[in-house]
Amino acid sequence: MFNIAFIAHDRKKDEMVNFVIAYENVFDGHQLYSTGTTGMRIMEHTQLKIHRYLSGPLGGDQQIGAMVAQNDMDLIIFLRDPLMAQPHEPDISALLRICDVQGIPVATNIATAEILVKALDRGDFAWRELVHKYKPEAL
Ligand SMILES: O=C(CO)COP(=O)(O)O
Repeated sequence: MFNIAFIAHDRKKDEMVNFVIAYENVFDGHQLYSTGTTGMRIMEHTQLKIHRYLSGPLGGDQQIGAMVAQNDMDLIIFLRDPLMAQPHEPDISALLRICDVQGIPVATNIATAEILVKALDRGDFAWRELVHKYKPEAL
């Protein structure tokens, strides 16, 4: 079981909902997280249970980033809107940065998301189990 986060900007939310519907069977059984509105939309259209953090502009990206900083997040699907400025751009950059610090798989478009979810389905994320197992107590 892995920790997976869904985040989508407003003009990408329909795409996210359709994506999660398509792979609901793969996500089922994992521990799922999201920013506020994204998670609400996904739960309206699937049977999945998602732990919703705050909405992105109110700090949700930072809350997910805190999990990444502690190496507790295994996969992030973050459908960003590359054509619209966001008021919380610094939070978005910080989340992507901390993913790179920890080496966390993060998809920022649907094509990459699809490849990662297929990798998840066939067991390519097993190395993350080792990360969890050998994580220092202090973290
Ligand atoms: O703004 C977001 C990510 O940066 C997403 O937040 P919501 O899911 O609350 O719309």
